[in-house]
Amino acid sequence: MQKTAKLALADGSVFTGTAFGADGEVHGEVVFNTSMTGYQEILTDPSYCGQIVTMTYPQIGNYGIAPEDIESGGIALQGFIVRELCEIPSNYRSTQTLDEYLKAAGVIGLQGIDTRALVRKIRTSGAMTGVLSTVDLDDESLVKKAQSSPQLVGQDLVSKVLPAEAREWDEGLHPLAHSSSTHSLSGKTVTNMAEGEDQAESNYHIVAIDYGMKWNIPRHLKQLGCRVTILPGNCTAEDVLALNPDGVFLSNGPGDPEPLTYAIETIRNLLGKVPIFGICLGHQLLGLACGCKTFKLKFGHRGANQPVLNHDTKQVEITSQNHGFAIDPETMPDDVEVTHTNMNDNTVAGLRHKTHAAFSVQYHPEASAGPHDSHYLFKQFFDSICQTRVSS
Ligand SMILES: NC(=O)CC[C@H](N)C(=O)O
Repeated sequence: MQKTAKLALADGSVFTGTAFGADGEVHGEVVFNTSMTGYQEILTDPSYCGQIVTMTYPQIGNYGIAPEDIESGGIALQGFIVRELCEIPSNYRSTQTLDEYLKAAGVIGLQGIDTRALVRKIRTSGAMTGVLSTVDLDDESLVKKAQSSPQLVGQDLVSKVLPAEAREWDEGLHPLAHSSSTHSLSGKTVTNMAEGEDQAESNYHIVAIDYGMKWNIPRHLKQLGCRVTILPGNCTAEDVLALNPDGVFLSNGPGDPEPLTYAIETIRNLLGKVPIFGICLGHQLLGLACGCKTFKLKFGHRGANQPVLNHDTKQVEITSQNHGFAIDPETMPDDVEVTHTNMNDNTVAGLRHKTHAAFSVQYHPEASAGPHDSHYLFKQFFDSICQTRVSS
């Protein structure tokens, strides 16, 4: 039997649809993702902690759930909204349906609402808090709860998703990621060097600081032929330097970067001592450690086709993104420069320190899911590690 679920927003609107996944009630910031595929990677990306995610693509669940496609140990997002849930997936790799997956994970799903109307609301008014419920179906009560639920700004959400302890990472890219590295363009075979070729085993050691890291990132780092050690996001610079790393990676992660003073302090104490590469939250934290400020975007960038201009090559990369905050270019000190710009709204999409080996991007070069245009950034990090070793 079909069960009703409701989403209420802080602006007073209520969307009524059908429940799937688990029963219950959650609150969070309501955001949307425009990717046509990759719902499993989105569900397991810890950066969505504290958020209720709506997919704009109208049918979700059509290729089921494949265990190899998870990006972390579980689902950190609060709730999941789709226009139409596909109940009969077609995929030889699938082991269960999206509905079964969310039920087992205790995550509430809502389907059958006008997701276009919801997205237009968020685009017009900005991201807002909401309540998703299968247990309280009283509109007035739900709206009150949505209005009194906490804002994302100012919260430390990293502490909810960071790993409990350090560990070594040994897994490289999945064979399917390799097979897509060579493709035919107008009859001509094109190979993305950064993903098509494995580096030979090196004796370089990368420490990846995990603020809620997607697993395709350490897979890429491992593919460079490096030893990869993961440290929890609350580690100190002393913890990192005690491992004598050749490079430090700063991961993605959820929420507002500014309250994460412990992480900013660690990065500040590493700058200039070891090459640094940051992605998404890692980019924002590197910017903050260099003296920049961040601000909250109106509704964020979440999707797999965000165009980014690379200032060095003058080429546009199509990128995968998931962020609600950005670096304020007005606050950028003289020793930091912008390397990439988001072409949709001209926000900062990449930065580099002018004197220290440290750079970062606001988007996701590891893709998963998304285009592979930016894989070269892992190679760029590897090159900066090699150069630093040679010159020291
Ligand atoms: N994917 C991420 O690392 C997200 C970064 C940050 N939490 C933001 O929303 O801007």
